Amino acid sequence: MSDNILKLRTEHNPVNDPDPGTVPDPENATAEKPKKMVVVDLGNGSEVLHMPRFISYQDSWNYFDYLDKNIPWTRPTIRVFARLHVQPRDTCYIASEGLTQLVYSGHQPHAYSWNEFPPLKDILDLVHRVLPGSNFNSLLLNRYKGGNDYVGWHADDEKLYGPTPEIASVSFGCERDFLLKKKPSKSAQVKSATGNEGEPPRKRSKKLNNSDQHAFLLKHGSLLVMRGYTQRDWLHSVPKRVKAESVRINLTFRRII
Ligand SMILES: O=C(O)CCC(=O)C(=O)O
Ligand SMILES: [Fe+2]
Repeated sequence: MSDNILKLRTEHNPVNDPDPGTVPDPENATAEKPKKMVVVDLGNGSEVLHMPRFISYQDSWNYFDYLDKNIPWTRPTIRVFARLHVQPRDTCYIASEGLTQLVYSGHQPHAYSWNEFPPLKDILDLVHRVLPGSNFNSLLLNRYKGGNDYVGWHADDEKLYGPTPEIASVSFGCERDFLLKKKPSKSAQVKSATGNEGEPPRKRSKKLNNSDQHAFLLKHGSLLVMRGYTQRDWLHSVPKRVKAESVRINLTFRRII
C-alpha cells in the first residue's frame, strides 16, 4: 500500500462525519474542532474515557482496510479454566523490542515489530496526542468477523502492565457493545462461596447495582480508555450479538513496565 493512501487527517470531515452537537465557528471555519470526550468515574480510582469520534469516518475506513488485509491474523488455542479453546476472534500482537513477553491464557503470542506496520505507528501517535503523558509500547489487535465472535468477561490485569494500567482501545468497522461490570468484592466472594446468606451463590452473584455495570457502544473510529484501578476492580467484555453481521477491528494499546 502506498504511503499516500494512508496520509490520514485527524480533523473533522463535515461531509462524511456530520456532528450536529458542535456549532461551527464562523470566524475561523478551518479551526480544528475540539472532539467530545466523555469521562466516566467508576469510583475508587477507576475511570473510563470515551471519545466516539476520535478518528474521522474516512480515515477509519482506510485504516480498517489496511489492517484487514495486512495484519497476519491468527486464531490461537488458549486455555480457559484448564480447558483448551480456539479463541473466538482473530488476534495479532505488536511490541517494542526488549520487553517482557506477554503470556495470557497459557498462550504466548509472537511479538511483531511496529516497523512492519507503519499505519499502526500513526494511530499510536494520534492516541499519544489525546492522552498526554501516555507512552504505550505494545498492542493487542482483535478482529471480530461477525456477531458470533466475542471476548468474554476478563480483566487485563497481567503483572507486566503494573497495578494501574492505562489501556487505550480504538475501534473500526462494525459497532459492538462494550460492557463493564464490577468484580464481586472479596468479602462478597467469600459469602457467595459459602452460601451463608441463604441464597444460591450463582443467583446472588448476578445482582449488580446500576452503578456496578456500564455499557458503551464502540463505533467506527472511536476511542475508549480504561485507567486507574479499572483492571483490578472491574471486568469487561464484548458479547456475542446476533445482529452484528460485519467485521470489527479493535486495537488495544498497553504499556509494559
Ligand atoms: O474488542 C474490544 O473492544 C476489547 C478487547 C479486549 O478487551 C482485549 O483485547 O483485551
Ligand atoms: Fe481486555
